[in-house]
Amino acid sequence: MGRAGLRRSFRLSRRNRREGMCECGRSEQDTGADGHTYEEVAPYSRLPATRQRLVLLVGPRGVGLNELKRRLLTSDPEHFSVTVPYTTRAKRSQETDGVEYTFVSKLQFEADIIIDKFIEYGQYRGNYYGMSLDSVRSALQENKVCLLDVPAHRIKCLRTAEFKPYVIFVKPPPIKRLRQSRRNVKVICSQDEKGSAKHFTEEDFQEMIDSAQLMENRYGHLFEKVIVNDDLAVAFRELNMALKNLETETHWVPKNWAPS
Ligand SMILES: Nc1ncnc2c1ncn2[C@@H]1O[C@H](COP(=O)(O)OP(=O)(O)OP(=O)(O)O)[C@@H](O)[C@H]1O
Repeated sequence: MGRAGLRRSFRLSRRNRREGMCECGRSEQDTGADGHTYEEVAPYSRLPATRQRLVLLVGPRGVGLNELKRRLLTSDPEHFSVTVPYTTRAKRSQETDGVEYTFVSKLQFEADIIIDKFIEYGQYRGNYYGMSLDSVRSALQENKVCLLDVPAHRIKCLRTAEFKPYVIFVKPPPIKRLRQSRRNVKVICSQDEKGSAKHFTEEDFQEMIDSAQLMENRYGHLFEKVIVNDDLAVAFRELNMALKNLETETHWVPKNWAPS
């Protein structure tokens, strides 16, 4: 890899613009004669003294993002880190402020929403939960590899020279394999007030597959690695390998991310 190049990007750029989906950041692309949009790229190898790239994990609900993140953290807690989310729910006695969550008041959280502090936020059982850009910065300052799962539409907000995100899409296998691999799995039912566990249903599997397809159609041009989470051990090995390569090999990144 020795020269700058153009990577085809924004396959759906015209549609994206029509739908007003490019919410943040400066557009770095040029439209080519074929109507596709191209992005100028350059080779990038991280120097030992510089920060790790942010690792974004993207995928449909229930595909296994948290499970893979948890396995990475357990396998090497000195090397990987996760961001600390904010919440307005009351702190439990065994929790420490700034460790599991940063606890803030509802008033503070709502003020922070107004100043656009959160990459994403939502409400659950009357409490707010959200992830801030500052939490990502703090995690990266530890000089660990920060693992963050975000909704696909938020990738663009984080595609900056500061974070240099490496985007991994975790995809479900075909439905036949989902039925087999998840047959003994129970998940917490978010609609259930008691938070009871239930098995995946056929609808859950279909929704996972449809949602993955939509994500690929819309944001596939931003994914640098796709991992099919069929056999968990295999998916984990593949993820680990991709992250090792990320640190040792040269990768193409948007030209303005690479030092000239
Ligand atoms: N390849 C796999 N084989 C079997 N079970 C799996 C596999 N991947 C994940 N699981 C299990 O599926 C369940 C859902 O996984 P997980 O909670 O990681 O999903 P998620 O993508 O983080 O979705 P959500 O945000 O809804 O929690 C967990 O019980 C997890 O252990």
